[in-house]
Amino acid sequence: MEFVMETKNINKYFHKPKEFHVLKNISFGVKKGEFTSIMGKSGSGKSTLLYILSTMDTDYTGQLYLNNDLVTGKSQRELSRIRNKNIGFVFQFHYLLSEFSVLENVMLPAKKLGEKSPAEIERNAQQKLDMLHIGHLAHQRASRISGGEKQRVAIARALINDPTILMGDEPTGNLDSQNSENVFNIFKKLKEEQGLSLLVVTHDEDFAKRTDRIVQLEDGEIIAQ
Ligand SMILES: Nc1ncnc2c1ncn2[C@@H]1O[C@H](COP(=O)(O)OP(=O)(O)OP(=O)(O)O)[C@@H](O)[C@H]1O
Repeated sequence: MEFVMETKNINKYFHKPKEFHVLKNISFGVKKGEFTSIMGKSGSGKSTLLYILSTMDTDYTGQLYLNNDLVTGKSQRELSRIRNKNIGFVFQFHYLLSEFSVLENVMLPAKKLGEKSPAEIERNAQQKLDMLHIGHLAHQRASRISGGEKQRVAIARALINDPTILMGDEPTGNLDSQNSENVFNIFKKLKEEQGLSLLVVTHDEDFAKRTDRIVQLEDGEIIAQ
């Protein structure tokens, strides 16, 4: 089976304030074009897991594969490149640079990757914004747009390098129900029309129920998927 992301027996411990086994034998995969949600009570290990899956945290045992490539053990420099190229990330908070324009914010990860010309990056960024129906905001300062619009800009930014997987940590956590619905519909459309794989940590049961699959975490263990 083709997995865009797969883990084998991931275990993680925190050593302070005391020894704590936070993730226990986590093995699962996300297939191409699959929309998966991760649910679990506060403290069950969701953010810790997502941090590992997004290659930011390397302090664990077990294996992480992205596009069938073993990622575990690679250098920080390699990881930074793999992350930038393959993973789009949407957080609860948008983390836009408020003094920059919407378009500049979206362009940033592509500039960092440095594979395309500035003109091409700008075209792609405008296209992502158009796709999310916020193309008219391209030259607005990021501080001047609404919360729902900011989250859509953050999604455009996450998509700029055409990642194989989009990961979200409570991407609708700060939004009202209408904007949450918009974000869900955007994710669904990306899956259906572009075959994008999505992995989203959420507390929102209505959101999770409408995804393809729910991975349930309890005390650092997958109890159902
Ligand atoms: N840096 C750390 N050092 C020690 N313990 C930690 C650290 N980070 C998290 N923990 C503990 O690990 C457990 C899992 O935390 P994590 O943030 O992954 O949970 P979560 O499921 O994402 O919770 P929430 O839904 O509240 O965000 C919690 O008991 C937390 O207190």
